[in-house]
Amino acid sequence: MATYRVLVSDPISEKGVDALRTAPEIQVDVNTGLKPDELLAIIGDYHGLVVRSQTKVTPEVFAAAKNLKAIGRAGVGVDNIDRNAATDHGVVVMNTPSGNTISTAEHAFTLMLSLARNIPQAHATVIAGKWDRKSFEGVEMNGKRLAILGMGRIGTEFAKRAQAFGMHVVAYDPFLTAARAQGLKVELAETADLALAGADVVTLHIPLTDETNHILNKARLSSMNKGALVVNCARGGLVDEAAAKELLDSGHLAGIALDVYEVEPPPADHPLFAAKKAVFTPHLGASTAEAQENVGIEVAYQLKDFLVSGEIRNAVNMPNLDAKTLESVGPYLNLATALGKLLAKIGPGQVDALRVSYLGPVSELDTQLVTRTVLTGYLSGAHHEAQVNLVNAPAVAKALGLQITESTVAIATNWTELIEVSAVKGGETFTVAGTFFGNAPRIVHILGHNVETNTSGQFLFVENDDRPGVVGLLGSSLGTAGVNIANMSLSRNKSLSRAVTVIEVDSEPPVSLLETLRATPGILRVLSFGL
Ligand SMILES: NC(=O)c1ccc[n+]([C@@H]2O[C@H](COP(=O)([O-])OP(=O)(O)OC[C@H]3O[C@@H](n4cnc5c(N)ncnc54)[C@H](O)[C@@H]3O)[C@@H](O)[C@H]2O)c1
Ligand SMILES: O=C(O)CC[C@@H](O)C(=O)O
Repeated sequence: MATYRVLVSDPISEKGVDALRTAPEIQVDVNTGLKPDELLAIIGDYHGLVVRSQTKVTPEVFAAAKNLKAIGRAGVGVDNIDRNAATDHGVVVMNTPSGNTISTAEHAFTLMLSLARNIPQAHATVIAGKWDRKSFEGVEMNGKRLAILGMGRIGTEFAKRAQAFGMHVVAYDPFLTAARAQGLKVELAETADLALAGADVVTLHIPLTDETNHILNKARLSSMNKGALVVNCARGGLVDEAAAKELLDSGHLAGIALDVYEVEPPPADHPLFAAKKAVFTPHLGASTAEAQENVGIEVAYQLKDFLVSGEIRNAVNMPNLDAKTLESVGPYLNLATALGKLLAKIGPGQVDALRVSYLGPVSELDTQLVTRTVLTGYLSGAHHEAQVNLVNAPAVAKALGLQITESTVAIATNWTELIEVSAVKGGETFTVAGTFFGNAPRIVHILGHNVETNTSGQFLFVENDDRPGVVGLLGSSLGTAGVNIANMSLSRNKSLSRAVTVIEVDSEPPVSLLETLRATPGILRVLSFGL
């Protein structure tokens, strides 16, 4: 019986679809070429969505996608998916970053060589019955200065091929270190401007963002050598097409090769199509049998593993949680959820900040993920309207103005290890903490009291003046109401003359009992909640 429905809305390899179909928990529908309103009409039925670049996953789609948990992008660029909307709606977005690297590097390299040797133009004349050996004199790539913007996966592969062709490679990438540049035998440019000045060829391998939009603008293109060639197999919008046209017309640029366009598909009368020395392909970088099989299979397994077992690989809007990490942090995540929920139940409302401290061996884990889990527990425990999950918890907290801080201490003094969660409000701190007894997670501290209780179940929390008779009253009242006590933890704070009782009960106490207890002199606070 399928539990999750997955829509494949762009063509992916048959092997990818088959990989999804092998999971009995998943029902797959392949429905490609949907118009935006057709997608809106059906997306509410699906828990998973698989796309390439054609499907535009807009905020409207997310608003209609009430059951959507994850989107798998069979490819690298996720610019067809509104990431902010995905995060706000708690939807994990995963891509398949490496499956099409080689194919795309090879395509970009092919574009460069075709451009240098006028391959498409020469081909057209031969098949038109002409034998023109004069019009198509090319240029060698050997010895030319090549600027690569973006030395990630594809840029690096391009560089290796260019070196084999005897090109001098200058690379700019904000994350390229001098040591790595040296290892790759490329000249490291400190800025894009420095990489481009005096270059004979430029190739782009960067994502399209607000910052990189029109990164190849008129000034940078003009700083290249006269006769320079431009290759873009990354994303349209990186090249200012109007500026490129101007510089091609003036003769400063010799040629341009594009696989991607500011608008896709580009209009038939695109101004650059008139350029004499140019090569255009319709976004074919990843279109090889190998790349499509790689990304199709990868995306299928990633989506399946997420839906069925909660593993998160290659997510672009949250930390990853692979099977190994899931195994090591799993028990801590349960404790973290309980602590977050508990603090939301017993702490004050409208707090300014949440502090999570990890003491002992737990401090060596991927605490980022555990903190997200605490926050998710806290926000869901506080009954926020938004459906809070690991993906959107930080965004929900930010919108609420709730500050999150995290600290780690290698050695815990009173416990082997401890997770402490504190809510801070107006300078006052409200803390709960938990640890493990063997493999069992336990809550060991509540608002200044040392207790010992379970992390899940139904609880009655009572704060009272420290005087005789209260425990007896609680026991007899619960007994009379037919509520069985599973566990009871008492803690007194002598200096405050206060006591706290945490009772784990087998069923929810009736409201009338809670009201009676609240009206009892000496009983200061009574809360009933589930964790
Ligand atoms: N044409 C196609 O079919 C096709 C196929 C695959 C990928 N792509 C596109 O190629 C691009 C690169 O893919 P990748 O797998 O190499 O990604 P990647 O993440 O491995 O590399 C991108 C690199 O760009 C760098 N970068 C970011 N901003 C920069 C800036 N302002 N200047 C210089 N460098 C900057 C990053 O630091 C990173 O190293 C992406 O936009 C992707 O969508 C296109
Ligand atoms: O799906 C495609 O063919 C395009 C993929 C490519 O643009 C990517 O970013 O991975």
